[in-house]
Amino acid sequence: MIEFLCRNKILRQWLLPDRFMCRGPERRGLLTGLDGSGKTTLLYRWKLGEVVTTIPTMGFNVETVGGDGGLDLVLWDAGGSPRLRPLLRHYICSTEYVIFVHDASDHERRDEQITEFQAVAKQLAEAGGHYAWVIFNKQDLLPVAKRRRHVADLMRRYEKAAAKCSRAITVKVSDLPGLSATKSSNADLHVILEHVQEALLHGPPPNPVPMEESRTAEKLPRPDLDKLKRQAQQMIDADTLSADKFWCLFETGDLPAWNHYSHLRAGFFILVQGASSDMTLSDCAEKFINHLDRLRESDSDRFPNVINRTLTLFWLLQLHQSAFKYAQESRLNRPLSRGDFTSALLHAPELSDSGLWRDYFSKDRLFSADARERWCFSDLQPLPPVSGIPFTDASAFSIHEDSDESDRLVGFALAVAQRPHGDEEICRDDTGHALAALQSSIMRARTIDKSVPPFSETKARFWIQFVRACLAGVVPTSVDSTEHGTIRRQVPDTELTLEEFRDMFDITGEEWREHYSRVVWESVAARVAFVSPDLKRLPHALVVKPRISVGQAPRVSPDDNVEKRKMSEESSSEDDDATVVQADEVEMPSEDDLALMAAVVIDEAEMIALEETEGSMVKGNSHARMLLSLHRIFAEADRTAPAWPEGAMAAALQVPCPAADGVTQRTFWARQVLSAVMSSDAALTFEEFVEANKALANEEMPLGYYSRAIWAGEQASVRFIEPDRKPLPGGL
Ligand SMILES: Nc1nc2c(ncn2[C@@H]2O[C@H](COP(=O)(O)OP(=O)(O)OP(=O)(O)O)[C@@H](O)[C@H]2O)c(=O)[nH]1
Ligand SMILES: [Mg+2]
Repeated sequence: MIEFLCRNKILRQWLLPDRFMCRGPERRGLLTGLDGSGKTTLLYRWKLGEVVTTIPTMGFNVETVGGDGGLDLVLWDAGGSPRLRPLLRHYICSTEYVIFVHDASDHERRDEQITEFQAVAKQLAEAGGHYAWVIFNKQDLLPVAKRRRHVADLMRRYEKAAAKCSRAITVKVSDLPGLSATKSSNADLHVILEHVQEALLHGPPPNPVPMEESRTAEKLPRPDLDKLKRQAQQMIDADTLSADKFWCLFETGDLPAWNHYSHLRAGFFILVQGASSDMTLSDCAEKFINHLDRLRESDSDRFPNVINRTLTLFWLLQLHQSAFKYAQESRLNRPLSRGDFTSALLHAPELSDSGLWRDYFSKDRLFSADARERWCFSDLQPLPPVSGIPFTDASAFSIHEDSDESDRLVGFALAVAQRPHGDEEICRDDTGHALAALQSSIMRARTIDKSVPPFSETKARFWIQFVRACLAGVVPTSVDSTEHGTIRRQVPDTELTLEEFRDMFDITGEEWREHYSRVVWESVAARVAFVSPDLKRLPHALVVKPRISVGQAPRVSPDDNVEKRKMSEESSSEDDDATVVQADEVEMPSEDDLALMAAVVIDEAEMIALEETEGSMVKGNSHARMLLSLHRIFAEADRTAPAWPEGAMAAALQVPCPAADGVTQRTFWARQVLSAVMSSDAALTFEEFVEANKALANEEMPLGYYSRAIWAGEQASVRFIEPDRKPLPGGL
């Protein structure tokens, strides 16, 4: 999983921590505890007074709670999953207090929770925080008779653990009987906040010690900037190789000198090259490392250094950030190229200090076996955030801090909808992963720029659904059945850019207004969990049904598709959920079933014929009656007449259909019967005709051609709509 995170550009951006957390005088605290202990549920009980549906938090939620005349508490709710826990320390540096949520019902992880608490308390003390509360949640899941004893036991264990914590922090183990984020009353839950407020009001003022200051012992004095600038200039002056020559010699391992400067230059070039093929930073690092490995194998005297993944990525990150700053401050409106290396270096002369890593990593950390093997986070101060893509056109990046909200969300949804579905695991849970990545990315963006709107599960899901609905008609899809159900795979080479997509479907970003009122759309409840639309149901994603293989899915013009989208919105499916509506499975009847259906049609046709001769025609319509009428029209028409078959077709279109009746339905059945008539012997009786074309007796036949939503939609009744599943038979 961690690999997935590291390879995920959006998530990785978030994973690389930023400095924001070390700023600001806010009295902020951290809600922490293992995954699933109920932090997010608690946060929103405090914020909204309601139990919300949560998903595991991948980044952070942050809310101001507690108001009501008391202190405003800015609470950060950090995801507690194992892979996210190591990141906490980057964010704890300006935290004044921690509320540690222990899941009292999780007996298996009791000790793990206590150990985690100790680690958090230690970090809090190092960061200059003052208070840690421990609260025992989910007590409603404990047997009532054992509750008190169990909680008392937990309290004892925590008090023992707290005794070992630094004296710099006060640990308060709270005895709140029966505490439950889902069941306790608002007033009971509020007591926790009151305790925190009181302690903060009467306790020492906020005085967070930035992490780097708390570890100064490990730091060495830094060279001054002028000296570094001179150093950078000297390196540049000594360099006589053109960009092409340098690259060529780097590739062959024949560089005259392999020193810090050549490392920087090669790294910069790799970033430039990587950007043109949309590589992530870790991809670039991997490429760099592989190449250095090859060089070392061929000439270990010349390239003696053992590979250190963390160090390589650290330098690429520094280069990337410096280049970004250079591009921004020099107002370059173009992607960076190799030729920009020297200017970027002079702009960020600190890069010429080969010991720059000492500001971020302790020696022990950076040269550990772990850090050589895989990426390790810095232990002295957070690394700079990846805040821009200076080597490439920023608009190509789907999540960009400057883009407006709908751009960001539509771009995100498009990426999700178009994601190649090679990996079954991702297929099964693609929206979950993607939402988590989006949430993290937005949280990161918000720590830098508060004007970025917060993550909203409803908005994200709405746009995914909307984009899928748009794409379903124009993008050919193959569908495979696996033990986990149906997997839709988009046929390759159909990727639309955001711009093309917007143009094709005329997306304004305001489409949500048809479905949601602003109050609901912008509500906090809609942020934390999906909220159904209050105005109009969501568009359905029309999915090619499993039986149709790749290439059979008809390409539909954008206009048609917009039409289909409208229709599917109007369809009357009961499904109100935001999840993609799967193709309605239409099982083709067996031969026996078809024979039975045919027999029923034939029987009924005989009855109709009898009624006609007796003049006792019964009112109403039926499938048999429709087939009989259509057969008569086509069978009795003169096939040699110049008007054939248009004249007969015009008459056939007057025949009403029994269930859904409209232009599409009438055309469909007329064309089916016409096609069958034309491929059968003209002399057949209706009975023989039905026997020879039993499929026509199946009233569900249209669903082999049309999605149910389209077939039953309002638009289909007013004009003919081409099928979205497979083409109609020829014949006209
Ligand atoms: N019965 C019961 N369920 C609870 C309680 N608190 C939370 N839950 C449920 O536990 C699950 C996890 O809750 P979250 O609030 O998402 O947990 P979290 O600590 O934020 O988890 P991460 O974000 O993964 O760290 C959800 O299904 C909640 O509804 C509680 O007091 N009692
Ligand atoms: Mg959570």
